[in-house]
Amino acid sequence: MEKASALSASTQKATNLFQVYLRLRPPQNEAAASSEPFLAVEEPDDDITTPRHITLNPPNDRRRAIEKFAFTQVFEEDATQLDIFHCTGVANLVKGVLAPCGGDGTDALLATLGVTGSGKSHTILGSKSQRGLTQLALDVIFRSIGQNVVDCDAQPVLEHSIAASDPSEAAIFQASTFLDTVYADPPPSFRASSRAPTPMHVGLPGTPTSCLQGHRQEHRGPSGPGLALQRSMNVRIVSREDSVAPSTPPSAPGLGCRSPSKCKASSRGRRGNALPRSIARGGGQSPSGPYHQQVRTGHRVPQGQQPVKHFMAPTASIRFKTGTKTASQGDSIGPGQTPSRRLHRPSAFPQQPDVSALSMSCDPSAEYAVLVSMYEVYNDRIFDLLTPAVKSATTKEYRRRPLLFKSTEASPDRKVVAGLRKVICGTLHQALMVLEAGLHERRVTGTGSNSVSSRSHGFFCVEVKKRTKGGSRRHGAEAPWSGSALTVVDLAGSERARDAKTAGATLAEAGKINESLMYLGQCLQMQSDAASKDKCKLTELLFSNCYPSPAAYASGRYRNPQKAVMIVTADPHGDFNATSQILRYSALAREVTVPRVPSITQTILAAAAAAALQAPQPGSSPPLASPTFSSSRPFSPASGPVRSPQLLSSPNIMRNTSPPTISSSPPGSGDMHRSTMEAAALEIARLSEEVDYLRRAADAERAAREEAEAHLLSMEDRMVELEQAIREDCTNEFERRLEIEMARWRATMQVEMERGEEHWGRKIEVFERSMDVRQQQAGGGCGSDDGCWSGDEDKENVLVEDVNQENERLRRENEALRREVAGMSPAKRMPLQERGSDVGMALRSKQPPPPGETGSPRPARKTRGAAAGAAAGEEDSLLMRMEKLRVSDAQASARGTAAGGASPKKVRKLPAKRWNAVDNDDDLF
Ligand SMILES: Nc1ncnc2c1ncn2[C@@H]1O[C@H](COP(=O)(O)OP(=O)(O)OP(=O)(O)O)[C@@H](O)[C@H]1O
Repeated sequence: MEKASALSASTQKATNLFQVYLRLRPPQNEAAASSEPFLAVEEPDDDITTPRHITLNPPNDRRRAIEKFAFTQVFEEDATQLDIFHCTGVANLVKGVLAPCGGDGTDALLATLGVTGSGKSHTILGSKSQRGLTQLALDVIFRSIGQNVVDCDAQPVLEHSIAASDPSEAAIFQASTFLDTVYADPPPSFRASSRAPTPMHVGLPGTPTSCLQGHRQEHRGPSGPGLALQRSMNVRIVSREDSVAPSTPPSAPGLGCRSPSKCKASSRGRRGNALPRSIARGGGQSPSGPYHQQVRTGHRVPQGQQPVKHFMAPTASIRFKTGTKTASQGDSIGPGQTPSRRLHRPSAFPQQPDVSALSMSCDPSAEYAVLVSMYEVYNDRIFDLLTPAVKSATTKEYRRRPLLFKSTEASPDRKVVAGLRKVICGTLHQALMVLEAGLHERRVTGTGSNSVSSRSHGFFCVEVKKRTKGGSRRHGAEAPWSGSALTVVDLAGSERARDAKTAGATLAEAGKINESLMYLGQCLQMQSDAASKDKCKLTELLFSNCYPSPAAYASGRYRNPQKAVMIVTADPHGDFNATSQILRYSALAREVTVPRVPSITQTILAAAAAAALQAPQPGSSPPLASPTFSSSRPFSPASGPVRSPQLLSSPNIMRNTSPPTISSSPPGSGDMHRSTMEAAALEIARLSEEVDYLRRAADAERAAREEAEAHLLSMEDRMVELEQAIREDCTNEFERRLEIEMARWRATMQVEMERGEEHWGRKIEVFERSMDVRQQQAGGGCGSDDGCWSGDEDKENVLVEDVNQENERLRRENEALRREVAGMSPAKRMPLQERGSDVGMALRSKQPPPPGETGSPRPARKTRGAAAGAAAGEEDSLLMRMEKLRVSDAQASARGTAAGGASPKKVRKLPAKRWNAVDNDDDLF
């Protein structure tokens, strides 16, 4: 193999935002322990004491390139949690956050990255018996702050001042209040112990192993079959799985647990509840091999007995939350049901490793408040882990509202996750309880690669706020809160669909996880390129505040750049392809060495040379020199060197592409046979290398296709979610508008009804009054004075009205008659005049004589001519006709009354007395 050029510290970028450490995990089981690891730690150089380089050897295909990676430090399989804590400088991160020398402090980020099942959660969150870096960091924080921590229980006003100073529009709670809503008190017999974020090894039912014994102790010795065997015996058996209260502590006699309930409920609920799909269905080959299959499926359970349920089987609440996955299993919770959210209070947390000896100093002039918040990035959206899901009005499902990562009014210069729930913790125990509650909400599921695989990127934030003590006394006002935060990130693991045996929603999740990790890898490789950070939510969250924004400079609110530590975890016996991909993303430097592979040509030529040496012939050419291929140059069908797209994609690559130097001599001119053989051999070699090239290209294409398919699936899933959200919004909007319209309609209806009632009220009133009038008319009197008065008045009104109408009618008749009279010829008038002369005379005789005249008509009047006589006659005739009409009208009304067809009004309207009175009225005419 060609000598690899050395990786030196100078190859690291000066501008690295992250210190990148590599931790190798011990083999999971005996089979893994006996296999050849594909990762080898390089011995450290003389001048440094810790290993920094690792070599990636392709396991099967020895013609693949050998890659070498450089990290800040490499931790071997036997490294303990405490080793990692000390050597990765977590204590320094905490110190920066506490800012013992004053000032705002420095934000810190501690993250784990790796293939699924490689030990990220184990490193950062610990196990049932071992604390992770998060718990250790929290311990150091609370120890260092000591008495300077504020007591919000004693001074509730502090809660308001902290809330007022928070720039992220957060909902701030005291720990005691928050924990009371989350945890139920355990029954007296219940003794839940600490959580177990990563699953312990699970053994067979009946194996007499104590929970506590079952935990693998941290070891420093080399790993090997013996260790693996010992580990495989470390089992944790649980009879029931659900750690969600209320539930009685399960009894598991004979299972060997000192406290079965401890085993059950102490585990990290969510992580301890998912089950591989195949296993949940009661079958399927466990990818971890027959050992795990036996364990998980309970094959050794005697027939007729219920197999002991795996403690990672989904709980009711988990099934509900991961509805997509479990829907196919037909046992998801119905939409109407409410998952119980009350957890059992863990009674104890792991105490190891102990960091009591380590304590940072804090700012003695300051008082501190510690705020804990948790969220996850799932399918590129941010969800609060401390805020309960709310029931959707339309789908009746419990859903969380995604939060935004944005600049707020109070934080224009840097982005924050807005609207989180934050809990003020006064003690380490409270902070651990909050952590426990948040982890319970995190999305995990069982895959072929990890039975409790994180399906989201988990963020755990510890904000350390501080302010000068007694500020109010000195300045008359409260000193403002400032501070920094330590963010611990447990990234979801990358996985290959084929290995993880995922499908449907879980595959889509994996696609999204892989995609976000790919972007993260790009950002890690281009650490100084601020522009590349906005590719996805994860990179935004991790990198946005690494670079001070122009707004921060402008406002003068410049903060120290965040310090970041990335711990890459890798399983040397795990998935080669996924691991190499992660190492390429994360390593500080990388070197690729193309191995020399003895080709067919070489083999043939070597054989020919050997034969020539053994049997030299006189006159023949000198024997062929031994071929010295200094490099097996990758073949390109066109020309020039082969460049694998995968290899070229990394800017950190340091490739050995030196051209080959083939120093073999041409075959002897006289030996045609050898020449032909050589030509054939060269052709075979060329073809073989071409095949190699094509195989690599096909591999790359396949990987790209898988990635694209996963991306497509995740997009489809996103679309479905979006569609659902939009439908929900539309329905809500529709319901809101409908409600408004209904309210408007009801108001209008009310008004109309009131109007109608009023109208009918009036009608009834009129009707009643008219009925009263009639009754009074019929009765001819009344009992009371008032009644008589109003009755008389009504009667009078009616009569006046009737008379007016009658007058009107008569006027019209009169007019008609006048017109008739005016239109008559003198010939026609005569008979009428004659006929009515007597009546006319009688009427005229009633009129008073003109002044100065006697009662008898003077003879002079008679002689005034025919015109005057005719006029008088006409008048008489008119009067007669009117009299006739009056009579006929009276007869008609009498007839109408007799027949019952005339209105009672008319009967009443034409009393003879009134008519007679009108008769004498000259004005009527
Ligand atoms: N260094 C270690 N020592 C002992 N056990 C380990 C170690 N690292 C991992 N394990 C065990 O391996 C299993 C898987 O580890 P873990 O859950 O931490 O993986 P992960 O990388 O977080 O996976 P995922 O990304 O799928 O969540 C767990 O049972 C864990 O206890």
